[in-house]
Amino acid sequence: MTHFDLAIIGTGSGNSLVTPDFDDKRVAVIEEGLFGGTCLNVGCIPTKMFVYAAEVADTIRESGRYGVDATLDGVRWRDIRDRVFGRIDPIEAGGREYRENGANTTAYEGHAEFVGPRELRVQVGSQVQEVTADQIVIATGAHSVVPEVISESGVPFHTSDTIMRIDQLPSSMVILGGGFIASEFAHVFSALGVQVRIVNRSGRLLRKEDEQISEEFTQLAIQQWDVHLNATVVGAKESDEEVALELEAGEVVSGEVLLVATGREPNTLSLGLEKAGVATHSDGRVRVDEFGRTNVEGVWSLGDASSAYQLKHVANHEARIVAHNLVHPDDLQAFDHRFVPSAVFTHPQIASVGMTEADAREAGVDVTVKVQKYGDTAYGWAMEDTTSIFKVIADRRTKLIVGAHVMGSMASSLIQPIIQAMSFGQTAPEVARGQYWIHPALAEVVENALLGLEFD
Ligand SMILES: Cc1cc2nc3c(=O)[nH]c(=O)nc-3n(C[C@H](O)[C@H](O)[C@H](O)COP(=O)(O)OP(=O)(O)OC[C@H]3O[C@@H](n4cnc5c(N)ncnc54)[C@H](O)[C@@H]3O)c2cc1C
Ligand SMILES: NC(=O)c1ccc[n+]([C@@H]2O[C@H](COP(=O)([O-])OP(=O)(O)OC[C@H]3O[C@@H](n4cnc5c(N)ncnc54)[C@H](O)[C@@H]3O)[C@@H](O)[C@H]2O)c1
Repeated sequence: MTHFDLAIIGTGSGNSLVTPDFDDKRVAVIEEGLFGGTCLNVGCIPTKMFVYAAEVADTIRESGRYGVDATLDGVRWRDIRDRVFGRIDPIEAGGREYRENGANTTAYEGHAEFVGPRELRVQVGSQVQEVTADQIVIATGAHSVVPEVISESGVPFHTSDTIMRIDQLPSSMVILGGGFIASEFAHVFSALGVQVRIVNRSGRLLRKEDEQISEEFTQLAIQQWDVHLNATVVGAKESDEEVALELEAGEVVSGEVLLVATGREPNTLSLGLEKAGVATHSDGRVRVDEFGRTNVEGVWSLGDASSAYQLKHVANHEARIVAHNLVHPDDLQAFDHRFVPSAVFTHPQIASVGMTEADAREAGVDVTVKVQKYGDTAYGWAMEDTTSIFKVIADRRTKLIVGAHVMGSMASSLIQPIIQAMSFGQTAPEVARGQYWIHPALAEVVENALLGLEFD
């Protein structure tokens, strides 16, 4: 049994808890998979590197509308893939080595589970190591959920963990799901020349977004991909080197490859939480208070394992707060989940922060809304844009912005002044007229959206 000041389970955002405050302390870092976790290895970073390549391909295809004739001669999938992982894999290896050789860290490369409140059992290869610690942080992330109709059918399938490493592009791909992961990979693979067929259980893609955004995005998706909505899968078969999904309505949707993107669940089931007495929500997330504390003294949690938001910037924020709280028990800081933004790097890009219009109305906000078309600004003319919108929602009474929802080029960057305004309590007129907006930059879309809000 080895005792530590701190034991961290999971090296995603958990890895950043080893701050200089622990320089003269002993820290156990436990990881059963890849060092750096989901975002680095199989999440945000590789996906966006693929998205960038997809956007280059789309730019070439669409260049004719600007009078520039170009043709896409081909897509070298293995080169695209190897550019991505040629950068990422060495970072993973470096992170592992750094923890293995750290002056104050001991790396355990195996699966951890609790055997008592601050006591862990780590299976490293065939050996079991016992670890105790004054404080333990559960930063175990989440994993893809695969519906039984697929997992029990025996058909081959990919999840986001494996699809980016395939050796060759398939001619066609069926994507099950209509959320973040489905929408991003539909964009990547279709831009690279794969015929994409989406099978989605609900009637709209990205249905948690503002209704207008979700509706308009779904319409654009139908123009780009073969989209099956309100589709329940009742069976799956493999035939003629294709995977075929049988839908309740009798239709069959087939493709060379199946990608399952039906949500992610926290990695808490095989953690022995019951042995430590750590409480969870009904969806499996560890229960934490606003400081990241579980109900068991000295046990903390952060990121996808416990958060209501499965987003890297949230996991990182929570890690910064927990890192502080671990060493400042008398000066605890609280998580700030007031204005959590997100972006979906699909085509067109989507970004959002705050309440949807429906949420705001339901919450009794005296709503004023402006939907600014990119196409009605100078940069939008340059882009020949006809579909992109920047929707901003404010409270007529306080003039504070309560939400923004964007669909179009650079949405994830354009939305940032709104996140800033909401975070610092600036009113819409202050943001619109209290600063210069560079002319004729795309940011004028934001300025015009704010100026279009009507206040009494
Ligand atoms: C395809 C994809 C794309 C994404 N894109 C974005 C994006 O663009 N922007 C964004 O904000 N978010 C994105 N996300 C979400 C983001 O990746 C996660 O929210 C974030 O990585 C969660 O970080 P974490 O530290 O909580 O968990 P993770 O990074 O998942 O780390 C948890 C670690 O714990 C390890 N572990 C689990 N259980 C145990 C155990 N019992 N013992 C030992 N080790 C264990 C795991 O192996 C893992 O390495 C994406 C996710 C996916 C899947
Ligand atoms: N750009 C980003 O920030 C980014 C990118 C990818 C993933 N993520 C994070 O990862 C999370 C997981 O992504 P995701 O796309 O897997 O989940 P999601 O929650 O975004 O979407 C899940 C989709 O699967 C469908 N679904 C669920 N169960 C189903 C079933 N049994 N049969 C058919 N369809 C089913 C849902 O209707 C929904 O369309 C996201 O919610 C997000 O927080 C973030």
